[in-house]
Amino acid sequence: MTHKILVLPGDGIGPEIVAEAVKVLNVFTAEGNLSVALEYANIGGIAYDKEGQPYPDSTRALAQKADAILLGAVGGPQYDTLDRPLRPERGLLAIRADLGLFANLRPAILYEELASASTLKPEVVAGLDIMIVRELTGGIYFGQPRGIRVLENGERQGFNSATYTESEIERIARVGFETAMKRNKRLCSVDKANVLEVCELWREIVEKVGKEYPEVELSHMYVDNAAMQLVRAPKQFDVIVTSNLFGDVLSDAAAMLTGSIGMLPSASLNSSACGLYEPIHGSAPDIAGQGIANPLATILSVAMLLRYSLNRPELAERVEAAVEKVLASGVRTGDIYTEGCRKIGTVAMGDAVVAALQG
Ligand SMILES: NC(=O)C1=CN([C@@H]2O[C@H](COP(=O)(O)OP(=O)(O)OC[C@H]3O[C@@H](n4cnc5c(N)ncnc54)[C@H](O)[C@@H]3O)[C@@H](O)[C@H]2O)C=CC1
Ligand SMILES: CC(C)CC(=O)C(=O)O
Ligand SMILES: [Mg+2]
Repeated sequence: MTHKILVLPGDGIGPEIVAEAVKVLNVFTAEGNLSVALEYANIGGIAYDKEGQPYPDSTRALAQKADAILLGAVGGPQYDTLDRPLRPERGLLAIRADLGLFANLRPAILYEELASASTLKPEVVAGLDIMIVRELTGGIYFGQPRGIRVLENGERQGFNSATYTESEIERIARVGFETAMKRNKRLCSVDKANVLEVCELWREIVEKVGKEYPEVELSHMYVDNAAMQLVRAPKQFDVIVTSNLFGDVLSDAAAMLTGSIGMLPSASLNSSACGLYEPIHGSAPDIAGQGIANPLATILSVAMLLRYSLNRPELAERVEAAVEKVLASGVRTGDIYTEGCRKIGTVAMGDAVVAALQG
């Protein structure tokens, strides 16, 4: 069976890191182990430049037919002055909403070889393996009304709405509990229920769903404390389930526990097999075009694609083992570099993973 994979390189370092991730898929097809048809399309700023929209109809048509989507990143300072609906980030929100990708899995796993690159002491992060389950199509990123309005006194006011319906909370809570069931049966729901009504409802519904999973030890934590606990004693967490905004912020923080934001992959899923796979980081305009971005988060996103959309866990494990082998060999991109290692660029890192897969 040939799988249709839509590749959306996007902006900034997006094309550089996606090119390395595609090499990994090419290894499996060359071996005769996988049959994929890759199609390329635009999203984000490049899509605005070429087609006038950050999520053009042409991309949408391909996305709706794809078996899986591999995305780089979107955005860049040159687009910050565009009308809001035309901004690259809106293209990313649009494809997530369009495909109903409400469940975003963000694993924060420390590769042993990177213990000294973590912001925490090696003994505090040894064996770190957290799964952040982030709600992706609701909350304050999507709530209406939103905008900037002029008040009676002439002052402008920015406003957004943090909204979740019971069913939106219920379905992401279920993903959280199901994920916990497959792991260590511990789920921490992160909210701000001491202040926000939307979180009060969140907590109530998570509790209700929890009754169906008596084996899972459920805890609740306010997001400010969760941020502190993550950088104090991260191994207390197994699975975290949280809202769109809180998950976005906490996962960037968790990334640094593993050495770099350039290490964290993600899978955005709905209830069908088609998912979207992307690194958790952005388009990194500060290093774009220099050939120094870390492609490992995107390569590890390919592993998630193989596992969740193509149902090829054995190939996913090979990718993860290849990354481990490359790190054990001592090569590093700049973001994960520590003394005694050899610094290499984006392409060399991709080539090293390919060589490890073939070796
Ligand atoms: N999923 C996406 O497409 C996302 C897009 N963005 C957009 O990206 C643009 C830049 O946003 P920032 O806040 O600067 O976040 P960012 O994640 O792009 O960069 C933050 C810092 O991490 C570094 N970094 C990120 N990825 C790296 C990698 N693979 N290797 C080495 N270093 C890496 C960057 O150089 C920068 O110093 C903005 O336009 C933003 O809206 C931001 C986050 C997610
Ligand atoms: C740019 C945002 C739309 C997304 C983001 O920061 C993320 O999903 O991590
Ligand atoms: Mg983010």
